[in-house]
Amino acid sequence: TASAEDTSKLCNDNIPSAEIYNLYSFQFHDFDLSDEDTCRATLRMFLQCNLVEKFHIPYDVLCRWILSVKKNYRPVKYHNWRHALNVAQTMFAMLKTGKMERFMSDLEILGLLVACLCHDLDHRGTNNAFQTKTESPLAILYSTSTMEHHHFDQCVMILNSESNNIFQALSPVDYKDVMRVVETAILSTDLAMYFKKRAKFHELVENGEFDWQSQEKKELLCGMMMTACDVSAIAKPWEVQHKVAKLVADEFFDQGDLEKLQLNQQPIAMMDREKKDELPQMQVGFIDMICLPLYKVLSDTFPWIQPLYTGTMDNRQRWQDLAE
Ligand SMILES: C=CCCOc1ncc(C(=C)O)cc1-c1nc2c(CC)[n+](C3CN(CC)C3)[nH]c2c(=O)[nH]1
Ligand SMILES: [Zn+2]
Repeated sequence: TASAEDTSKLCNDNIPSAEIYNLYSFQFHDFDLSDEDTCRATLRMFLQCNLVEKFHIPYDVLCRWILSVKKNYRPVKYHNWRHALNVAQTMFAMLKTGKMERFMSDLEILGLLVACLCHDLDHRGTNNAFQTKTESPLAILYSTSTMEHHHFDQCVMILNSESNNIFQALSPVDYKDVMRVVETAILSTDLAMYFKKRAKFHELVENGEFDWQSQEKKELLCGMMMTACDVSAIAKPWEVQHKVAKLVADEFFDQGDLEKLQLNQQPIAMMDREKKDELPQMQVGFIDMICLPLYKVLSDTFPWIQPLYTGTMDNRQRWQDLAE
């Protein structure tokens, strides 16, 4: 976990405002943030939601926990700490600027932020299919949603580490509830889960669901929000999206190389660097199959998150132009 030196340094830092870090914006990016800034920006999000007061989180424990989470991300090209920060910031913007916090309890807000920051912990830059194909220890441990179970496992491990338990002051009931929010949210970032659940979500929206307060409906909504945050780089201004897409592609291509060398298998097109000129068309497919339907149905019910829909539409046009 985090060193005492790093923890005390972050603990004594003054934390710039949310506006300075542009945390309320759906156009946020981390490109010009130092590593220390990413930790301060994370602290700022907790402070803006009053989570330290509401859940009596000792400030030094929160600092140590943030640094421990950051330390447990690997330096892979895309699924690293910066991706986790970006996902958490989109959740923050959806709750605040997108006005979705009014449907959430304080405990759910705490759980969702923690889930976003932890949702890809210890990612190796390879997907579930790769774990299964290589019969990795993780695939033997968890046969479905392999990586997502591992990410949650890592989240629990950090919380159970000395002086890292940001939930230490919660009552046993609240502790159980927040861990359930975190587990469900992290497991819902498996796109296979998104495909399984989105029909039910569309049905609720079509039937004019508005209170979202039953356990089942709330878990469904939180799951959709997690996917919306996880792919939110697709909605960023073109320069940001284009740079991120390169990071994603590079990580995919590294897996493709492993599949060729280690498994002597032909990777899927998305992971085959010999087919990189098909990338724009694949992006249009990804946008049409996953991103637009999700941002459309979410902004139908929560109109203030529409920038995610319009940003994705703008990028679709850019990818389409590159595809021709
Ligand atoms: C096209 C490949 C390289 C760039 O790709 C990207 N760049 C950026 C983002 C983003 C969220 O900004 C997202 C992508 C991106 N992500 C994709 C994912 C989720 C990991 N899938 C799954 C696997 N497929 C079924 C086989 C559905 N296809 C994707 C795709 O085509 N592009
Ligand atoms: Zn992710």
